[in-house]
Amino acid sequence: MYLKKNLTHYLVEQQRQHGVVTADVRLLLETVARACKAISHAVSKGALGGVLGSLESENVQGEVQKKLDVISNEILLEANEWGGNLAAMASEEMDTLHRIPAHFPKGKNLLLFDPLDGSSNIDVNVSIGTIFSVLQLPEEANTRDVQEADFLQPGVKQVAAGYAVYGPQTMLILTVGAGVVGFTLDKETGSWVLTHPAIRIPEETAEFAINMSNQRYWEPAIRHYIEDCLKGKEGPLGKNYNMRWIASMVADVHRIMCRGGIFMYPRDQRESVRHGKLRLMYEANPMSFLVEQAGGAAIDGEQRILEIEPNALHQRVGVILGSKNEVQRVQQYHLKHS
Ligand SMILES: O=P(O)(O)OC[C@H]1O[C@](O)(COP(=O)(O)O)[C@@H](O)[C@@H]1O
Ligand SMILES: [Mg+2]
Ligand SMILES: [Mg+2]
Repeated sequence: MYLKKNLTHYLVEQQRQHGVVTADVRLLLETVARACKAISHAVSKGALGGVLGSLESENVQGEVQKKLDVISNEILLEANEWGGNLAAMASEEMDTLHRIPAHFPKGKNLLLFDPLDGSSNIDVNVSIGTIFSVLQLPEEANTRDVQEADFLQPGVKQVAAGYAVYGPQTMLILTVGAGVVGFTLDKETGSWVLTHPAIRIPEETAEFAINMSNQRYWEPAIRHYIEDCLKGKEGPLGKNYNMRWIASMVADVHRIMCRGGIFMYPRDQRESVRHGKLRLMYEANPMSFLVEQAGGAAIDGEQRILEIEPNALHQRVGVILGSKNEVQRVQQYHLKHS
């Protein structure tokens, strides 16, 4: 075989042989992947391309926008506007939904994204990424303008989700509800080559990821769990834990996809993090779909994230995800403390 199996082969196979992807979702995912390629290119230019640093502006959540947050958002909008497979888009970087302009054909899908995840790592050349989620437009919205409420569907309704990680290699990790696969960008040919045909997260782990500097704000369950982890082999959990915190969710989750682990950004006592820091629609739902499809688990503390009924586009949520048995263990700590 002269041509390596790539994203197009994989998606066509999923459409024709397994019937899990519709033609329009297939084309949409190809377009998102093309946009991620352009973002990867911009990211890799760094200071040479003048893309580092912050802007004067703030996003809807009051966070200062980095140049690359805005560039990535614009690349995704531009790539997806004219494809004909979308009714509207929503992004962490935009106040409200972005309808497909009237002069472009309108499709039946909704695309949500965190265009650039790990913004604090952009200027220090540490891995960052793009996270995306695909939903279907509810039937009743076919005859009227798309509204924000059309996006407010629980994560179980996602038809596809994925992320691109811009690290030592650029990779695209994808689920269409039939397991998780990974592609590596071959920068010479521009092809997303299928390099990880069946990603599985080990059920057991002894590696946790949490921002320890927030310890004093945590809820008792998380405090208690981490205390027990730190007691090591002699403690109640009977093993020595390792810790990692990259501060790019994409990179932390990618490590878990590769070798297992547990990632936590719990709700805490700070006013801004009372309901969690990460965003349900752009971060938690797509990552939870991927993690579950790879055999892991994802909860907000007590509840499965994918079953949360959203009430706002920019809603935040506590996130605990990764190796199944460890996530269940943390859930037990929550139940004990509730
Ligand atoms: O700086 P903190 O509080 O540790 O937060 C890190 C977390 O915030 C995020 O950077 C939020 O994402 P954005 O960069 O898209 O806002 C996550 O990727 C990461 O897990
Ligand atoms: Mg993010
Ligand atoms: Mg972001």
